[in-house]
Amino acid sequence: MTDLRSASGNEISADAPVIVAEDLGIHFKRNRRGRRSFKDLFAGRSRRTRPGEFWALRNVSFRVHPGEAIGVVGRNGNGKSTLLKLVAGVLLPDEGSVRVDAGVAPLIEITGGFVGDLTVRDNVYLTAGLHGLSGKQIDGLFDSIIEFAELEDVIDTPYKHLSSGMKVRIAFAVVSRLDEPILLVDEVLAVGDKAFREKCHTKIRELLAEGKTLFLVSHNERDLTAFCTRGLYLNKGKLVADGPIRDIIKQYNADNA
Ligand SMILES: Nc1ncnc2c1ncn2[C@@H]1O[C@H](COP(=O)(O)OP(=O)(O)OP(=O)(O)O)[C@@H](O)[C@H]1O
Repeated sequence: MTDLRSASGNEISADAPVIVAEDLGIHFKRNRRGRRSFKDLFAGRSRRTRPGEFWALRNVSFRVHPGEAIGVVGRNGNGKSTLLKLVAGVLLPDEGSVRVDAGVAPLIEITGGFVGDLTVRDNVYLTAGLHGLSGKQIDGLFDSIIEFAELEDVIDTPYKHLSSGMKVRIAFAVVSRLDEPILLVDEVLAVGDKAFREKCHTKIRELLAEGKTLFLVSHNERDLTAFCTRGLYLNKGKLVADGPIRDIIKQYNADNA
């Protein structure tokens, strides 16, 4: 639990934050093929040179300590997945910074990290290998991963031929066994069937009991209150509230009643 190391290799105390986001900002360009309105011709230079650009997140700052379980809430398109991708290092910020002082196991997109043309078996080895597990370690975990996912019959099937629920099963089974200190889960659990969701919930509880840090994006209040103690509320790319999860959900519901 205290065996955390910063990027420079120094040991950091259990009390030091594992994630520090400072003034984080990222902008995207809507695909408008550069079309400009007549009004834009009279707007400022930056508006004319960057048609369709918008900030998906801006001025977002927070710190996360080891073992915290954080629920990220907000309406569709308000920046939740983007925030997780920045923490995972899949996206880089245009402004500010995010420092992550521990390994991250991301379950942020159903197909994220998995290669469609490779078989289930090869994807297990690829994903676990990219997270630093040796071939021998993966050999030792392989059966339990397949058993958890209940995908014994499709081990040699290309990943792209699985149903979306099956894709989530294998992704969760692998990612939850990576033993990384930080787990990022983005809505994907909603895709699994009821029995599998319950299995995932039990696994997430186990990981939290081991002291892992959790970031959960969900529109499901029950999941948010079951796992998370703290909430981040994103509204139009701004972090409008950061506090106990029940207060955050109350505020979010009041704003969107
Ligand atoms: N790669 C990208 N290029 C352009 N725009 C993007 C990209 N990724 C996300 N966006 C846009 O950024 C905004 C935030 O998207 P994001 O996926 O973070 O929202 P979200 O809060 O997770 O939504 P949801 O609840 O629907 O999953 C949206 O307007 C989305 O269309």
